[in-house]
Amino acid sequence: MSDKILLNIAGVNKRFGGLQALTDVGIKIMEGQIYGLIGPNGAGKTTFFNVITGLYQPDTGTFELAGKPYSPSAPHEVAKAGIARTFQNIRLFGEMTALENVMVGCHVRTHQGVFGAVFRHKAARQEEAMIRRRAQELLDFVGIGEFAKRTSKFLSYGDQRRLEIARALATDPKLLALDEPAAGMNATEKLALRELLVKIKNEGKTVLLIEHDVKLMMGLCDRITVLEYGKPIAEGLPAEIQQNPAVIAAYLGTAH
Ligand SMILES: Nc1ncnc2c1ncn2[C@@H]1O[C@H](COP(=O)(O)OP(=O)(O)OP(=O)(O)O)[C@@H](O)[C@H]1O
Repeated sequence: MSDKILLNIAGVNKRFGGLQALTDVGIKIMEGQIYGLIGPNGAGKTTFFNVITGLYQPDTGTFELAGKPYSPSAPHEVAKAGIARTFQNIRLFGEMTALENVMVGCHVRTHQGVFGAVFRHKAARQEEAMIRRRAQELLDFVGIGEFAKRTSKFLSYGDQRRLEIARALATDPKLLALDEPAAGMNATEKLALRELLVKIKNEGKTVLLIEHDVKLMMGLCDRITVLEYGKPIAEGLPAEIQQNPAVIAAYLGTAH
């Protein structure tokens, strides 16, 4: 882990009509960290995620990635800035193969435009071959290389989640943002996911994740922020978070 700040967000407020969904929320993630965002249902985790990744417009807030201000005004701008994300509900191109899904992610970073693709210039063909190789590498990396040609909707649930991560990695992001990657997974799949996230971290990537499985988060994250009713109530090492009276009260006060 380095001592460089990768993502620095401060003063985010977001209101939906009469509901103040986020109040002065900030986050500081160092390069190479696995950073967790937790909190009871309705705490504002997804809203904050959606703001960071350009899906919701914040009312206020400052946003910096790798020392440069970025504007979370639209998802494609955020992707260009270097943040890739997955969603709570799997969003793959179900009719495409696993390989094709990852190739779509790779295209975010390629140079040949529509003209090149249509006329199949030599450069475009070479780039296509390179993308294919890179996509296969990523499938191998997340552990589903053997299913490259399988239509993605026929993959198991856990493998679809892996495929989403491979597709996000294909954009070569500075930050990988995962929204509840373990949702719906059984214990074996969760264990495998944990191993994959450690592997991603060991490759030098920085990861931000929202997850309901607090036990998984405690064992995995370098630091954690806890939200309750749209406000940050604690930030720190997992061991500190676990002992924090406000966090314990927030969780005991809900169905968790
Ligand atoms: N598009 C929206 N319009 C209006 N209210 C919204 C919208 N999105 C979220 N909210 C409200 O904002 C609050 C925070 O919701 P959010 O989904 O961010 O919480 P969460 O911590 O992600 O919850 P969960 O763990 O259940 O996914 C909730 O009261 C929710 O009803």
